[in-house]
Parts: sequence; structure tokens; C-alpha cells
Amino acid sequence: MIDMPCVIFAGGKSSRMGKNKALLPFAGFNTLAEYQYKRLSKIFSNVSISCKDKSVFSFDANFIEDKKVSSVFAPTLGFVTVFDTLGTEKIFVLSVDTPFVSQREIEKIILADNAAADAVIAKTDEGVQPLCGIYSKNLQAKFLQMLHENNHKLGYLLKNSKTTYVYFPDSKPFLNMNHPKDYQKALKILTHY
Ligand SMILES: Nc1nc2c(ncn2[C@@H]2O[C@H](COP(=O)(O)OP(=O)(O)OP(=O)(O)O)[C@@H](O)[C@H]2O)c(=O)[nH]1
Ligand SMILES: [Mg+2]
Repeated sequence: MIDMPCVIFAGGKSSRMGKNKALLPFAGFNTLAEYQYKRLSKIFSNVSISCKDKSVFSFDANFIEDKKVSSVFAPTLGFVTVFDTLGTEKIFVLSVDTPFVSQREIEKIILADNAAADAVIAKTDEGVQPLCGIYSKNLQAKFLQMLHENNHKLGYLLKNSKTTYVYFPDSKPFLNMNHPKDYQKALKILTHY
């Protein structure tokens, strides 16, 4: 088991999906959030779900609700709340909508962790995967500043921080469900498992 706390980000608007993607049925589970929580709990000893409102979920988990200080919808608010709540040096984050990031990818990222890095982030030929990797609490001041400035570009933060990128030649595990067609594609992949 990996000691570093894992946080699943699941507090977005799902505007492109048209309905809360964390609540879509997935792989025999009532919701994608529950699927992610259960499978990641076999890899990490401590898993939390960063969200806006835990009452939408009908399973037990460690939920961390975004601070109500802001009406912002962006992972930045999740990061600020999570670092304040968990008080740990480093967290492993994964977006709720990437169900195919497996133990293999996670372990490669954990292995690349190093004392000099404030972030260790997956990268594929399609680009940086900011919600798959390790973030250090050292970045909390920057997250607070981003909130303050209403700038929520994680790519910008990573470019201007001590970031180690971990390259994956195969981008398939990083399939990200933004639109209904991505969900359909993921369901199709499941049937071939
Ligand atoms: N805790 C928390 N998570 C968020 C917030 N905004 C986005 N996320 C999560 O960050 C991840 C990446 O965001 P997107 O893929 O853009 O998801 P989204 O923002 O729900 O979808 P769109 O509205 O279509 O952009 C998703 O897993 C979201 O649930 C937020 O305000 N708080
Ligand atoms: Mg979004």
C-alpha cells in the first residue's frame, strides 16, 4: 500500500458532460466516484474525495468539501481545502473522470517523486495531465494566490514551479471523460477488459 494520501477530485460542474460525471454508473458500481474510491483504496491506505457537497454521494468515504468562501468551480479551491484539511506534505491527486489510470502508472509517478520537486506530474504526447500526480503543500501559497487572482490554470502553475514530469508513451490510460462520447468510449473499453 502507498502511504501518501490519495485525493480524488470530483467537485466540478461537468458542464460538457451535461450531468454530474462523478455520479455516472461505472463498471458495476452505482457511480464512477464509488468505483474510483474502491479501486484506489486497494492501492493507497488513505483515500479522500474532494467535492462540493458530499450529500450527492450515497456511499461512505472520506469526503472533503470545498470551503464555502468562494463560488469558484476549479480544482484550485479543492487543493486549498485539501491541504488545509489533511495537513500532509504531499498528496497524490487523480481526477474522478480518469478510471483507467492503473497501479502501474501510479507507481511510476510515485517512484519519480523526489525531494527537489513540488509536483510530479504525468505527461503524454497529448500533453500534461495536471490531475494525475503528486502535489506538495509547498504550493499552497501559489494556490491561494491563484484563487485570489481568479487564475485557475494548473498548467501555468506547474510551468512556474519545481515540477518533475513523468512521460508515458501510451496515452490510453489517461482517457478523460469530458463529453458524453468519452463516457461511451470508456464503457466500450470496459467490455473488452
Ligand atoms: N473539488 C473540486 N473539484 C473540481 C472543481 N472543479 C473541477 N473539479 C474536478 O477537477 C477535475 C477536472 O475538471 P474537468 O475535467 O474540467 O471537470 P469539470 O470541471 O467537472 O467539467 P467541465 O465543467 O466540463 O469543465 C474533475 O474531476 C472535476 O470534478 C471544484 O471546484 N472543486
Ligand atoms: Mg472543468
